[in-house]
Amino acid sequence: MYGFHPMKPRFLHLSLQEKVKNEEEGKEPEELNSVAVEKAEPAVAGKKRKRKGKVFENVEGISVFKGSKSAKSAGDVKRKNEVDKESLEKKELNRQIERDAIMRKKYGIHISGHNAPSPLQDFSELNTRYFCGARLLRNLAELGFKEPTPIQRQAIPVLLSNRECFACAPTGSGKTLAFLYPLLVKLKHGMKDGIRAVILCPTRELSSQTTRECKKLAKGKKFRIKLMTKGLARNGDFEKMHIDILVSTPLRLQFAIRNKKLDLSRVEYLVLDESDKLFELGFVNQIDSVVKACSNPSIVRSLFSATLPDSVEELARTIMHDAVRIIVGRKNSASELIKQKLVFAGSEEGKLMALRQSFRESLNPPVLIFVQSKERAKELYGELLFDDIRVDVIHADLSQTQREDAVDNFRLGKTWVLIATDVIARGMDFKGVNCVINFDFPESAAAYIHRIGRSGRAGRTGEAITLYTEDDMPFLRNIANVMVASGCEVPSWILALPKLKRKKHRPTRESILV
Ligand SMILES: Nc1ncnc2c1ncn2[C@@H]1O[C@H](COP(=O)(O)OP(=O)(O)OP(=O)(O)O)[C@@H](O)[C@H]1O
Repeated sequence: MYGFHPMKPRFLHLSLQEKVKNEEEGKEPEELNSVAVEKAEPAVAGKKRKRKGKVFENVEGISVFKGSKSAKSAGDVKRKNEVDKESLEKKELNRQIERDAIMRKKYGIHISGHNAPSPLQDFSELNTRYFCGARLLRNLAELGFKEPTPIQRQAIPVLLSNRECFACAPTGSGKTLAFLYPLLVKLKHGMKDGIRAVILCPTRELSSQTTRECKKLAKGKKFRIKLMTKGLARNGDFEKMHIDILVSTPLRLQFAIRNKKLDLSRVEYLVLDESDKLFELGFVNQIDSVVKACSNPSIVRSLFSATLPDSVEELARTIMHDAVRIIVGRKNSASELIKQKLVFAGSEEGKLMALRQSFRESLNPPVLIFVQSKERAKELYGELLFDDIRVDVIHADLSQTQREDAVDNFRLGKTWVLIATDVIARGMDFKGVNCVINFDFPESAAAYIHRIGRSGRAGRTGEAITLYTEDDMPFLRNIANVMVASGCEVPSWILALPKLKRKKHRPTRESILV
């Protein structure tokens, strides 16, 4: 599918630093062996020199060799200095590796890939280590970001070192800044050189949110940051337009590449946000077009998501070279800040009753309710509209403006309860969503993780309630496992349910209308 990059013979020409780091990072046994053999060499050389030193000492007393003494000892001193320097460097490197390992452990960062740069201690290191400039640092401070989150600590230095990466970190843990910030540092300032960075997101809402975040981070810098709207994709005169950073959904970008001859050959950074979604069947063809169009050989690609199945990693490896893999916490797990609950509602009718009951007992807005389809979203909206709740709905049948309004009103607190399909399940950053209700059982563990991840963001706690019926029983264990992995209690009988082969769960459900 993708242009295959043959693997570089990575372990043939490694520097000492690389080798030692590889050892630290737990390479394959054969790789370790080769490193160990090479590492042993300086020690052996040291011994030889010692022996040689002894020989010289013995002959020093014999006058016939006196004439050559000063020349030999000068050479010796030089060699000794070199050995000392090398050993000092090695010691310092080992100390640094130790410090990195301690820090990674502290923040739950797991990495693989050779010679990954040290994690950030704090944002000020962006200046001392990467000369990122005062303006961008000031923007961070103005946005209230005091400390980097774990994914930012590791992914920012990786990308600033021009290394490709795939990164998996919990929902709401600051992945957006982790890919936006290095991109802004690297591009330095606006130019009229064509598009230099592309960010792909699976939905329009997320593209729009990412564009906004990017503009906030780049405040005061003269970057041209553009969101690929439908109008722009259809009518944009890209040859005349100056764009540094383009944010788009894959379909719109593919359309512009094909029909408007959009030139992406100068793109230096390509980010695939929610990458596992983008590698799903519906998108993969579009992603392929974009990846091919971004033909700059020195492009740095990065993949970010809260869920990264092995299959996606394998596929991603075919388009990436020498990538660093960063996992924060446990791979494919829900945020530990969310209190999760499973509630048996018996039947479809029972679900509506359970929902009304829970709203009567306590409604703590903002609340997000996820359903399986746009038809069901409309139905549930019809039901709740006449209850005394400020409710709204968002799904793919609404116009762009209606979708934007629904998101804005929810953000502003005008809407208390937003009913949604999975169109806003990924990436959307609503501040302080108190509760996510899965009115319809999610179609997969990944869908569950992303849906409930609209709550419990940026260090805040949240709650998630998942309603289930008899129809959902076979899929219960899958979700229960995610809950257990993130520290929630689940009745043991659920965990003892038979294991199902992974497949999507979209049962035909009875109408919500009563
Ligand atoms: N260093 C930081 N300190 C405090 N807050 C931060 C920091 N970085 C990001 N945030 C805030 O955390 C929230 C979540 O960030 P973001 O949307 O990037 O999460 P995410 O990891 O991409 O989540 P998702 O997987 O759902 O897409 C945002 O409101 C963002 O402004």
